Amino acid sequence: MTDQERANREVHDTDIFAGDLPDFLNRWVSAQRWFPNGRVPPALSLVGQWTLASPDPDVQLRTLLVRDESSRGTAVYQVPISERVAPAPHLEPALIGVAGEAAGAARFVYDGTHDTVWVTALLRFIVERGLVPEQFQASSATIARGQPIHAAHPSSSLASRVISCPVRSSRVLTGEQSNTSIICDLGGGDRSVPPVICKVFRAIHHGQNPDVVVQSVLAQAGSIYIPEPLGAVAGEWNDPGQPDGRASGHLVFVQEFIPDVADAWRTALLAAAAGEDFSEPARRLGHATAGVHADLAAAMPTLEATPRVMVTMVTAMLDRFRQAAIEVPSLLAVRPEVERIFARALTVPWQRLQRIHGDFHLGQVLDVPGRGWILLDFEGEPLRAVSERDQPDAPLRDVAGMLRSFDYVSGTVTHSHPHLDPERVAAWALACRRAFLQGYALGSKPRGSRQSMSDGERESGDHAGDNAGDNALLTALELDKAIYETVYETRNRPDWLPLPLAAVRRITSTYARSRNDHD
Ligand SMILES: Nc1ncnc2c1ncn2[C@@H]1O[C@H](COP(=O)(O)OP(=O)(O)O)[C@@H](O)[C@H]1O
Ligand SMILES: O=P(O)(O)O[C@H]1O[C@H](CO)[C@@H](O[C@H]2O[C@H](CO)[C@@H](O)[C@H](O)[C@H]2O)[C@H](O)[C@H]1O
Repeated sequence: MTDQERANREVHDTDIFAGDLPDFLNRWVSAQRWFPNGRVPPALSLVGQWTLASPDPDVQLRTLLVRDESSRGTAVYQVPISERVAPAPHLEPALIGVAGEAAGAARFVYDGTHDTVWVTALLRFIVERGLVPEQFQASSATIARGQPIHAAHPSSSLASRVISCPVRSSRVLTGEQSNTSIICDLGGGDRSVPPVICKVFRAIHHGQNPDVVVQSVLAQAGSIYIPEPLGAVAGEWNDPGQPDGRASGHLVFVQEFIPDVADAWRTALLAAAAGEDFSEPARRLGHATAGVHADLAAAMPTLEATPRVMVTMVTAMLDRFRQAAIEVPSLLAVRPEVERIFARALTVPWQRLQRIHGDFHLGQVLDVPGRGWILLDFEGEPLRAVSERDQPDAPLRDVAGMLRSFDYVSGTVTHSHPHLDPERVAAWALACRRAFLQGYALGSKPRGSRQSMSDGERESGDHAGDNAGDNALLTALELDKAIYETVYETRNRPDWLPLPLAAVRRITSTYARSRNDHD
């Protein structure tokens, strides 16, 4: 019998989750940041579960898949559990509840993401291609598969190097909302094995996770612009909402964790406040963005931007604007200009559509000393339907996202440092914008004629970025992103709403002025 088979059998024999789920689980879930219906106590039902082989006979490891029957939503949530026969004082803050006390066989149930034993077993499951087959009861017809991701050179890939490495320590990152991320230090201080970050998806969905798919493709293309992926867990579970009653999707993603580097949102804020020029990193970032786009266009399906495709995309932008105006009524004041700017995008040629980052901003990129820019989190915009996120899109959407982010830096710094001259801060952002566009244009040249940044930096003038800067599609995409941001801020950070609203007004009034000049 394999370790995995033994784990499955033991969990089945002593299943404290076999009947109704215990109340303490409902209470605990309702208090978690990733659970949306915070105030209403959920009525969780078990959809399924997958087990991990535990190295310790007194610890059982499983992950519950639960659905909240009290809400109309159909979301399924993952709850990794570490179940112990004795209390573990070091896990006290992660205690979910105690079961079976009355029967004299107490089980201490902990949040598995906080237990290094669960994390160790998870990594092993992935690198050893673990498989949890359908088992123990019909209602838990859940399948989980460990899938190592191999980069261009499988023998040196992270999954191969991690295979014999112990987990020295693990800790859960705080501050996130939708996933739980665990950082693990591996090996005996061996520097060839970096720490890894395990992203446990809390709300799981039918369909492949864009972050896993895109980063796997980039790793296989040998991209230097992403953390090295280690692997994923893919699953299948019962879902009455699907035509065949089954859903499948990613449950966990693990990749190299790059320690001690602040994301570019923080470094850019500091630079802008100090009046330090940021155009050199911005130019390199544009170049890196173009490199990622080139790899994605070569490795994943692309779509010609026919008039029909263009109209569909512009119609979607108009729909988003109309929806946004319901939540942010002040947008209605600029409706005619918004409609014209979107319509004007149809008058220029577009590049082929392709896979892109999808939610590109300074908080998603790290400038790593000695390595350069690294892009994170290819999951796409959180407010966008998951089914839309894996469709080919305009690569300029990522460019627009980053340009909006430079503007956010300027707006934030102006607001938080009232003594600074707003025009100087705006000039800082404009320099970033120009440099980013130059780097992007330089990196987008066809292979062969594409220059390295050092060549490019010496040679490139403003012209490289100006084409993109004038592009009617880029303006439309910046406006589309600013409109998205008005909704995002209204829902999440209402104090920030003036920032994207000001951008919407600026983009529309600049357009209106330029029309008047031409008339
Ligand atoms: N591979 C990585 N290396 C270094 N930092 C990372 C890595 N992946 C994510 N981060 C950082 O960890 C934090 C959490 O990331 P993530 O799990 O993607 O959650 P979220 O979707 O909430 O941003 C972010 O601040 C991000 O910058
Ligand atoms: O949570 P995600 O990182 O996936 O992205 C969402 O949240 C972002 C805010 O953290 C939001 O980005 C907006 O604010 C940023 C500054 O905090 C700014 O750099 C971006 O330009 C601005 O869009 C992002 O839009 C949203 O999807």
